[in-house]
Amino acid sequence: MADQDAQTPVVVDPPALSVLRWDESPDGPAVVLLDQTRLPAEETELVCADVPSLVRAIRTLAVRGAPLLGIAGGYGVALAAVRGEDVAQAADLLERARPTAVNLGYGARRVAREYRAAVESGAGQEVAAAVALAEARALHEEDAAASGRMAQYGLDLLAELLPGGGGHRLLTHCNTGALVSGGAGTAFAVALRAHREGSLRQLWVDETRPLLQGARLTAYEAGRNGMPYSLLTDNAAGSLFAAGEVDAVLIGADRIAADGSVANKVGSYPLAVLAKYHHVPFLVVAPTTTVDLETMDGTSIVVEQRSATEVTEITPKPGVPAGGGGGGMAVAPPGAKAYNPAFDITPPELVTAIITEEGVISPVTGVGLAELCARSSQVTIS
Ligand SMILES: CSC[C@H]1O[C@H](OP(=O)(O)O)[C@H](O)[C@@H]1O
Repeated sequence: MADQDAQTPVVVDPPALSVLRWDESPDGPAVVLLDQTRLPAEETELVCADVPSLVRAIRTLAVRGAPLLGIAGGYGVALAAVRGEDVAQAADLLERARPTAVNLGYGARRVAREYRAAVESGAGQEVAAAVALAEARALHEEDAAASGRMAQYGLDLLAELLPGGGGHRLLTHCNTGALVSGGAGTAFAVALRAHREGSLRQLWVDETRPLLQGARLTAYEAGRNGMPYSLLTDNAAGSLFAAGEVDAVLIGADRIAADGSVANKVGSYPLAVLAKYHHVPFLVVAPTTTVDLETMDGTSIVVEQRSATEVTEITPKPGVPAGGGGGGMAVAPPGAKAYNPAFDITPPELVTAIITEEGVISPVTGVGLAELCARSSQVTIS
């Protein structure tokens, strides 16, 4: 039942996306973002010249995705430092903007720590601010390198798990490409590497209700890269497994607890159950900055609850997010209540392997995670 309309896999090299950059304009420093709420219809930039505007961009998912949130958190603290503002307060505001992705707090706290160390060592404000900015850039570059290493580890694991020829049929959920990363992404980067190496037969893209990161963003990235993809409603995934059309599931993560529990976009847990039932590998791809060894298990992970209007409305046009500041188009009766967790938790026993930039662990055990993180060059922040 492979998609009859599957695009012929043609490897292209699209222009790199400028997802997030530091900008020093005559008007002053700013974090400049590709506004993801307007994709795929419009590629527009959002200039965040202060921390409150960056916090709003994070809350509205103009910038999103765990690794990129970490990078944004780091640059946000550097922005406060360069503006001579309270760096500790900026780190706290940024970390609290979205609670589940551990990377956001990690990036903010890491840059704040370097700034504080510089001040405590006697550096003046300007030098300390430069140190903060340098640390934010280092975090950005480390994430780009991590993305490339995860892609290769993932490609090698797919070859091991799926030895037959003919290419892999991979299912992804949400968006885990360049739009969440300093590089090509996490789970999507594995699928993209497979495509470039000629081993991607089909990419199944879950639309990912309610904010449609799959339909709007992953389809956009897959199309840009000439990948053979088909979009599906989240509800259709089960029938794909039943038809034997899925060789492996590739997802990202927002927080991985010490026991290997994985917080990821809502809808990940049902895919893990389907994968288990149909004996399909369920692979999590995430940098070690997403592993939180201080959170013991999935029950301790805070799952972000978002507004009901994201479920009861749909966005009528780019830039008017469903559930945003009004303007969405109602699909439910006025006043309808809605359950809208942004993430769910997959227990370790449903995870085939976790692929990080430091290697792969399977079966997923706390010891394996701690060992991987010990190898990581990522500094740990208490
Ligand atoms: C690999 S990080 C991408 C991760 O972030 C997404 O969440 P959101 O779009 O709400 O930031 C989703 O959980 C993805 O797996």
